Amino acid sequence: MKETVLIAGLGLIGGSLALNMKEHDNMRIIGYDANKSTLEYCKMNGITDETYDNFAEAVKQADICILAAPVSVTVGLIKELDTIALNKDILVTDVSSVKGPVMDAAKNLTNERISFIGGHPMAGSHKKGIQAAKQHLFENAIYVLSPSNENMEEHIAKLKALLTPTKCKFLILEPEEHDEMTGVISHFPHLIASSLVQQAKNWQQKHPYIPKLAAGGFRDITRIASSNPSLWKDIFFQNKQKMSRLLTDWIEEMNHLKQLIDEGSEDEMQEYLQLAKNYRDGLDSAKRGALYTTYDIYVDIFDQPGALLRVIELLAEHEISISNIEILEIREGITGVLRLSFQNDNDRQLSHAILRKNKYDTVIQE
Ligand SMILES: NC(=O)c1ccc[n+]([C@@H]2O[C@H](COP(=O)([O-])OP(=O)(O)OC[C@H]3O[C@@H](n4cnc5c(N)ncnc54)[C@H](O)[C@@H]3O)[C@@H](O)[C@H]2O)c1
Ligand SMILES: O=C(O)C(=O)C[C@]1(C(=O)O)C=C[C@@H](O)C=C1
Repeated sequence: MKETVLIAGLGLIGGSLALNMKEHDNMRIIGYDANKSTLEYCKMNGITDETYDNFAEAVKQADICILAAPVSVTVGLIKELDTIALNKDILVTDVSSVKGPVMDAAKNLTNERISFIGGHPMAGSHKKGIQAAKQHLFENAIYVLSPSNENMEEHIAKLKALLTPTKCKFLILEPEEHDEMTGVISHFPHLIASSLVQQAKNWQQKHPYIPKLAAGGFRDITRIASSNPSLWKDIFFQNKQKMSRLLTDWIEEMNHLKQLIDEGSEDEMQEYLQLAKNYRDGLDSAKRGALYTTYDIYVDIFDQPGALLRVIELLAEHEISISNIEILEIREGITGVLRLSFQNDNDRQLSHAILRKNKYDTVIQE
């Protein structure tokens, strides 16, 4: 019999998950969203089999429910869930960037028909809404799971099987450690990106040419300042304590840097920059670690129409499949660097040889 999966909140993340759910043959996908045009879009594009504008009605149909609305809305939906008369068991998960308040709400659930496992895919974008949804969004990304109590192995296995089409890598974390880590590596950087943009905007009053000088560096570090303000305001306040602590750390760190500058401590500054560089350069291999086994090559390309396509075509001609492509740096009219990932070393070595033969500068990096 077909199982029914409900996705509540069909934006960037919910929509991307819905596209993955379609890979299951035996799954009916239903959607709930507060935005009528989103529901219409899902219907028109066959993303969901059925849509609902009433959460309770939709939940009653579902065997599995993925809550993918903004964090505070998800907390509200978990509370509402407990008031709904269910006539079958339901496995509920979420995708929220903050886990503490979600798991607190889940622990207060009284309906024994509900099993809750918190979830958070560590992949996304600064874009929002169903139109930004992408099936491949989660490929190779870490997907954090936080079971709401012990002895949930069977439910965890079911959830992992459901998410198999995303090609993500699972990691079980406690909510507290999750929120501290994502605070450091995701939430706080979003705040800093916005503050850098505000700083540039303030200085623009004195120097109107500032935006014209914004080159690769400023654009790289501030891309995420283009994220959805209401979603991120919500994340910051749902993770308020960690954010406040990180702000205190950051202010201290900036005071230290100010002191180095004011006192002309060039050696110390160089060491500071070197240590940061070492850590940053090691991030990709640390990320791969035991969870990731990808085989990468780096290819220099020129920024001209069709440059990326030519590389892909060359490898496709030899039936080599690329598991991931990332444009690491590119400036208009100048060379850029592509990182191509493969499933195995054989494909990587072959690609390296083919591209070299075709006069591409490529480097293999472990
Ligand atoms: N954006 C990212 O990079 C990212 C990555 C991982 C996880 N997340 C988490 O995923 C969740 C959704 O984020 P997103 O980026 O998909 O946002 P989004 O704005 O693209 O989508 C949110 C969706 O929720 C719907 N919604 C809002 N209020 C609702 C309500 N009261 N009832 C029903 N639906 C409602 C909106 O209409 C929209 O379709 C958030 O909890 C966020 O923390 C986001
Ligand atoms: O790539 C981006 O734009 C993101 O912001 C993705 C990102 C992040 O890396 O901070 C954002 C929020 C999440 O909960 C997980 C991932």
